Amino acid sequence: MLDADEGGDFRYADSVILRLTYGKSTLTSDDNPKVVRIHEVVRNILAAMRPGAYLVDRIPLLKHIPGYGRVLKKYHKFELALFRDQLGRVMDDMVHDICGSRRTKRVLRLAGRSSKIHMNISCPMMKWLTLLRVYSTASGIMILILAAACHPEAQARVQEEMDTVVGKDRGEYMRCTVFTHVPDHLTLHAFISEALRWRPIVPLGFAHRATKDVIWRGQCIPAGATVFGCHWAISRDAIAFPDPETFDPQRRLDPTAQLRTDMGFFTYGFGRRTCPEIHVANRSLYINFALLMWSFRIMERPDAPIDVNAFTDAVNSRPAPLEAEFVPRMEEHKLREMMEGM
Ligand code: HEM
Repeated sequence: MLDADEGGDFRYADSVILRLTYGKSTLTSDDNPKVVRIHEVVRNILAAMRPGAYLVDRIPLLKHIPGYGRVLKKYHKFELALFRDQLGRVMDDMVHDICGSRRTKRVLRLAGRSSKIHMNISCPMMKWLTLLRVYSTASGIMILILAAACHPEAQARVQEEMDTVVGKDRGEYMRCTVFTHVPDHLTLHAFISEALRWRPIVPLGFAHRATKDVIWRGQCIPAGATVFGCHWAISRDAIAFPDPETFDPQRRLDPTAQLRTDMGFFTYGFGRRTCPEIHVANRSLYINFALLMWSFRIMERPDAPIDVNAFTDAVNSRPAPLEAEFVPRMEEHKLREMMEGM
């Protein structure tokens, strides 16, 4: 059973992002109080960010009514406490000269006044610490598993390529190949790009605000208006992606089997506010899926059909819990040995 709320894919994403952001990660179990707090923060943010979740989204005047938004303020207080804890830890590491997250230390040093940042978490430089992003990566991994289970022919093509490029007995080779041999894994890339188009991780996109009046095709978008670049609508553009409901990784390849460069990739947004961690996130998805494809055949279970339309209703959407069979592609003991050596 794969359930992003309960399962290890979140633990993996937690661990990668928190290590990058705060240095060491103590997150090993769902019983860990910190994990529970993080999951609660993410649940709150996801609920609050859903467009139209609060009447104030439509009637901004409401924000001036005393007491309105009490729940949101409670959420915010809770998340600030968590961020402060984590940043405090990085600062302690800095004081004691312990190796930790170089990025967070750099941000704190650049700011040159750590204690103020500590108090002023809304500082734009700290935005990238947001934990919601942990879950984008976990959602991406779930979408790739769903796509593989429901499209066995496409999965078989990826594995055929894996076997040609990597071979089944070369676990140690996998570690370096996934990052360095991109041109050799075109089918894999095509699969990932198509899966993220077919089921976008952030279907509505994130909210932007017009800073001045913008005239767009004769329409005025007034200053202050909230604008969404809807990823779902883009993904269903039949001119850019003919027969858009069909999952077809081959559309990503040109007649010479090279990756097409003329196809939009909108998963990480666009323009000035495009995801600053696109490289981390993309590599995370890529290395995870490559290892999964190399190790297992992922199969839909006949007694547990997967509903490809069952997704959570959140700004950052992910498949509903699903059951799939992970059949090792080599003898299990050999697979374990190779994985342990990685
Ligand atoms: C598969 C994983 C991810 C996806 C699909 C994703 C997607 C996005 C999207 C769609 C945006 C909004 C772009 C726009 O407004 O047009 C965004 C912004 C952002 N992302 Fe990611 N992201 C992912 C992973 C991450 C990770 C791992 C981090 C941090 C460690 C991160 C940090 C951020 C930040 C800080 C912004 C805000 C940028 C700004 O407003 O200037 N993202 N991301």
